[in-house]
Amino acid sequence: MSDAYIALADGRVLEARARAPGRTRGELVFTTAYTGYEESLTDPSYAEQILTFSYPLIGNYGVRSERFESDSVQPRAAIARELTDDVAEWLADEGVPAVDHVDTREIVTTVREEGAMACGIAAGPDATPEDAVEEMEACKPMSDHVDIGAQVSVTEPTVYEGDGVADVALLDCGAKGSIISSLTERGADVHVLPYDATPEDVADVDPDVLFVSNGPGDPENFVAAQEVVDEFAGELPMAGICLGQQVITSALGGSTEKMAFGHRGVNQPVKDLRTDKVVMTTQNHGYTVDDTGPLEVTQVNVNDDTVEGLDSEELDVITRQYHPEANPGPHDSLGFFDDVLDLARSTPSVAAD
Ligand SMILES: NC(=O)CC[C@H](N)C(=O)O
Repeated sequence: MSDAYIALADGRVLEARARAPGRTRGELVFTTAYTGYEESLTDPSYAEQILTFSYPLIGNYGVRSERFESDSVQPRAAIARELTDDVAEWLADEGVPAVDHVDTREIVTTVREEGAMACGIAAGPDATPEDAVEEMEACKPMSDHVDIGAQVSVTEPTVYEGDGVADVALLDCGAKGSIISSLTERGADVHVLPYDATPEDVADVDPDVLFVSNGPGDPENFVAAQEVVDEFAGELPMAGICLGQQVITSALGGSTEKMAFGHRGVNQPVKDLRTDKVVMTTQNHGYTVDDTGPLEVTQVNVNDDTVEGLDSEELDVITRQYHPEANPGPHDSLGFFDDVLDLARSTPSVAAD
């Protein structure tokens, strides 16, 4: 007999096995990543989502906190064909429901055909299908989570020291730890600021570059971050990853749109239009830039032609839709962080102007 239920917005309820008990709801998405479950499950970009792993066995090399991208599990629940005891126990300890023994091929096919959708989960000895449906019906669309940044951002400025090579002001919209360490490893001092920092807070840091991080939810809801970008456009070099690309583009006069089911995985091919080279990238996003405003498209997704990289020599902006920090995933695009440091070093800082 089943002790877990997954309710989908299309009316179906799937039976599963409870691996970590609880009831919850979220936007149902899938990742095709076959490795990196520790990083994915701690990536703040997954807040308010239920993460399905298409790879059938998750947890086969244990759980090590040094691989974590933040200090808690971020998706609201996890679904896999088979979760090992290590992962199940970790998720149970964190209070995050997890289920397995379900046909994840069916879930992936459904999300591909019908799009990311509301989902409810009920798992544990007393769980009923009705509980899962009740959760699913209470699930809000992602864009209704207007203050999602508050769930994932630092509340106080925090400095991570490198070697004083450059000062980076990083707007923490839900930053992955490896984005910060990719900058400190290259010598930058990273001043992590809350997602709702003001232009004055940024000016106080006197940065060489403004960096807008990855993060969960709808980029149009990151209003304060867009105001900061708008304020410093043309004065301060800027860089962004994923949500950061979306926020910077919107603030500069472009726009974003929601994709049907997004890109989540570690083998998304990206072509650089200047060199014609293709690299494999890690991705985790459900929105995309549709109008690039004043920014030039430098990289595109080989599968669907969506915008992967934007530059502006005039405004000193470089952004990426994918995750060059590669945790998890291929290291092909780590050079992005060298480019960010070059940008920081090439231009006088705001206060020096
Ligand atoms: N990883 C991210 O930064 C995700 C950005 C945004 N929340 C999206 O889904 O598109």
